[in-house]
Amino acid sequence: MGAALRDDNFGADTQTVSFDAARHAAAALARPLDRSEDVPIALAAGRVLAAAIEAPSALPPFDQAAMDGYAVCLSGRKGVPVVLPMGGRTNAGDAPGVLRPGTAHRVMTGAALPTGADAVVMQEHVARRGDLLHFDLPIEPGAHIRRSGEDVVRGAAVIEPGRMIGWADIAVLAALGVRTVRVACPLRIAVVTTGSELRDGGEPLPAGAIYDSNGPMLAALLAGPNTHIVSLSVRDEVNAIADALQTQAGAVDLVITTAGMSVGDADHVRDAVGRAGGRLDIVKVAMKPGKPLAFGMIGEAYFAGLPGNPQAAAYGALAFVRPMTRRLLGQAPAKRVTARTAFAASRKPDRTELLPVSLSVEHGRLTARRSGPDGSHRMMPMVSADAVAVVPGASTPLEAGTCLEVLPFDQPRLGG
Ligand SMILES: Nc1nc2c(c(=O)[nH]1)N[C@H]1C(S)=C(S)[C@@H](COP(=O)(O)OP(=O)(O)OC[C@H]3O[C@@H](n4cnc5c(N)ncnc54)[C@H](O)[C@@H]3O)O[C@H]1N2
Ligand code: MOO
Repeated sequence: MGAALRDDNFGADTQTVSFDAARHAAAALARPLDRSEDVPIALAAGRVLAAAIEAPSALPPFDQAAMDGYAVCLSGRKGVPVVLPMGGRTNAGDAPGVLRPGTAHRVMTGAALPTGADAVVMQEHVARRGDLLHFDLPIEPGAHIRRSGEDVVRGAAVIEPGRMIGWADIAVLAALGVRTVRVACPLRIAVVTTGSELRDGGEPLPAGAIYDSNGPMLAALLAGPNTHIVSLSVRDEVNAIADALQTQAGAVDLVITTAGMSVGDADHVRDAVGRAGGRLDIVKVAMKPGKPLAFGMIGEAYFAGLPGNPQAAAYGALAFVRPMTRRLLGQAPAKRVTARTAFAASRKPDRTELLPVSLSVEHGRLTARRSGPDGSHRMMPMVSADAVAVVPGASTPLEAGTCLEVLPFDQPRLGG
């Protein structure tokens, strides 16, 4: 008889690495792809900037009136109430006028400040009597003037490479007259589900077969402006899987498989990676769910082999594949999100547990509540969750009120 069988198969073994070590290894494996393209700014939202943008001009581009009112010249005098005649006008869009000494110059918000003016008075503080303007308040030098360059200095780096472009970035780019930006090319990803039991929706289901849910799930989890995803499904046959891996590895940047990772008779993905000429850097991770998880390279393509159970596949994608895709695109790692647990849980010293949680703000703090019963084959706990909580291994149970890292299902921007 060999070694005693363990029901969870999580005993110490030299191939198994810790969750944290596997995360580091996945991030270290991925190198930025450095493939970029120019896109019009209208299509740039959500793309990752590939080259720094230096401001071609200042913002505001010239000194401007910040209010509808009157530009005046105090020239060192105390800004006491005064009476001045009207002397000219500059509307927004006009070339700057000239303030004639001893007059007030009508200006509209956004108008170029007339030459010689050093303050703008809101029209609410001016009474117009005939041709004369009565200024009823002390006037502050520099009041209501937007200075050229106070928002953006010409030549300044306004957006750093690696940043995901958002609507605010597009506003600045548009204001600067920038029409196109250089962004990282979308990652080409192949999602290959393996399993002779799998059928696509709409196909008849013979006894024992199931519909493929991992394929559509991962395609949706990874979908976005920075990815082009192809999906295919392969039966549990080692050469068929190896062929698919080899073909896809020649065509995409990242090949992801699901299932066929464990110890069953029909689990062929690791062998297939070898037959496709690939290598695996990590073959098992001390985590639940998702222990039978591997990653490495097949030719020039990165490879991630996720387990078949839907929660194991999803959390493997959140914990390992998403950080890899960020790095391949040249992004910084996502900011760590933490939440206070509103639940207690048992745990084991030698593995990290990933638990689906719903997030809410309670008493001013992000709080994680357990979602659904145990079982990585279940999908409904993910439907009612917003994130997965990372529960580190320990010999003591997890207490309610513990602060834990959570991996949000939808990535918040948070500066990344
Ligand atoms: N004797 C052992 N059995 C198992 C172990 C173990 O350590 N010893 N580990 C268990 C764990 S944990 C997991 S996770 C699974 C992982 O197995 P595989 O990656 O080999 O996946 P399969 O066995 O092929 O499938 C598992 C499960 O998932 C369903 N599945 C697969 N693909 C899809 C898909 N595209 N859409 C929906 N559902 C899918 C599949 O039908 C199975 O029910 O192994 C345990 N067993
Ligand atoms: O732990 Mo497996 O990874 O349940 O699904």
